[in-house]
Amino acid sequence: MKKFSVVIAGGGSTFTPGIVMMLLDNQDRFPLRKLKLYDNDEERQRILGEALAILLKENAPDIEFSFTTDPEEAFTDTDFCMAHIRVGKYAMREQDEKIPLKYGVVGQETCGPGGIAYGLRSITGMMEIIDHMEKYSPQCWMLNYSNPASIVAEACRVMRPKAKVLNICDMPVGTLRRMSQIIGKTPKDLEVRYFGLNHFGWWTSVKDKEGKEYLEDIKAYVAEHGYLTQIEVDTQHTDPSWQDTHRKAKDLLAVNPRYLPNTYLKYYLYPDDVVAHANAAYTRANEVMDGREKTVFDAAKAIVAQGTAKGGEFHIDAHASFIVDLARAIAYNTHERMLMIVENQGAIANFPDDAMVEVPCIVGSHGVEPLAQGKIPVFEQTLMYQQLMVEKMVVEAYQEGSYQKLWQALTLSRTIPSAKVAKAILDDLIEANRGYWPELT
Ligand SMILES: NC(=O)c1ccc[n+]([C@@H]2O[C@H](COP(=O)([O-])OP(=O)(O)OC[C@H]3O[C@@H](n4cnc5c(N)ncnc54)[C@H](O)[C@@H]3O)[C@@H](O)[C@H]2O)c1
Ligand SMILES: O=P(O)(O)OC[C@H]1O[C@H](O[C@H]2[C@H](O)[C@@H](O)[C@@H](O)O[C@@H]2CO)[C@H](O)[C@@H](O)[C@@H]1O
Ligand SMILES: [Mn+2]
Repeated sequence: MKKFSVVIAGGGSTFTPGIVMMLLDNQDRFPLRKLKLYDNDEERQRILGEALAILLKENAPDIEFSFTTDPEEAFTDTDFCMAHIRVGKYAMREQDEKIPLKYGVVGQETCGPGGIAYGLRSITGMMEIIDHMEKYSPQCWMLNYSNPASIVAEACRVMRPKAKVLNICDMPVGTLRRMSQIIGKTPKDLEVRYFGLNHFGWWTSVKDKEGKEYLEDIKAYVAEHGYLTQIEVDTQHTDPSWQDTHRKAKDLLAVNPRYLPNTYLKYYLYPDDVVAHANAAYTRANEVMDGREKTVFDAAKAIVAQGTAKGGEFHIDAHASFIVDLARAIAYNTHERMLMIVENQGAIANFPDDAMVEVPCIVGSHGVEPLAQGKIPVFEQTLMYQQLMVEKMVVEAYQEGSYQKLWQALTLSRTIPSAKVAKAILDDLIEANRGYWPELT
């Protein structure tokens, strides 16, 4: 069986140890000969790299492991790049979340003005690593879940249309775990129909392999409990803010009882509730800096100090398991059926062909084939179209260095009440993102 070479771009990510543990747990399905970490922050990555070197030496000594900040070393002789970079890291996520809240507007990682600010930073970082990949390993596939996936995907479509980049999100994967628990199934038992933009979509069908439809059963549960489940399926989501988000699905269903909602719709349909419940002094970025980031880096330091990963605190990140399914689909032409962020091209019949949409796809060695989802109702279509234009105008503003276009993109967002508020937030974000954003005139 062929063995693969993988580079993880964003090696200093809080998700890196969980993904590496998941890769080790799947060596029978996706064997590795080489695993490299690549990051542009040497010090941050080294902390995780040294711990993972011990873990791999003890558990998979045959895999050649290294970590580097040198793009040539990182991207030469690679079959897959698993990318999860965060340009500006948590310090900038905190700004993305707190600046809008100063104006009574949703402050969020990937949605609203925070997501737009993050998107303008991410485009530069993503184009950089795509160019490195194409220069040193032209046959390499990038499995990207660097956010904000919708703006990153649109930037890839416009700026690197030929690049072998697959954009993915694990929110639907996580929610499907919740749905399967609600109906007493496992996620692999279920086949869904879904349409939307990334972090802005709906399930229209959830069937088992015998063809039994569970949409109404799940709706009946969600109408009472949202996506909160008896047994928490996501170790990442025990924090109160995520519990609130899963509970809010109840209200999302109330306003559109036709389909099951993606949790992220709450930022667009109930922005007032989100702001009312927000703590502008302590946002999700703070929770993660005090939680996941601290836990992961403390665990790494402990492994290095003890000289062994045995009994260490690195855990498999279930959310990343679909990355192996995706890599296998490309490597072995498995025709796996997965939600991907792809160019519409008619998959949603009454939505623009050049929109980057999130729909079920068949994935094989050639790439991704979206499955037709038919026509969508006018409520969802109109909401999506407005959000699509925001995302497209952000990428255009990046390319043109246009202040005016970025102001219009913010004004168009459902999360911002007026052009006046949009401009105030924009001027603050420009200051905070000096050195990250292109010059705007
Ligand atoms: N698509 C999804 O559903 C999904 C799920 C979880 C996380 N994510 C995304 O994964 C990414 C990582 O999340 P995290 O919380 O671990 O972030 P993190 O800040 O802990 O790690 C990100 C790493 O990327 C590095 N980096 C930044 N710019 C870079 C560049 N230009 N080149 C190389 N490395 C660079 C940073 O130095 C840092 O080490 C984020 O974009 C996050 O939004 C996406
Ligand atoms: O607030 P964070 O940093 O914990 O999470 C932000 C990300 O949330 C989603 O990913 C979840 C995923 O939905 C869940 O199943 C589990 O795997 O944890 C992930 C991280 O919390 C979302 O899809 C990402 O785009 C966000 O970056
Ligand atoms: Mn996501």
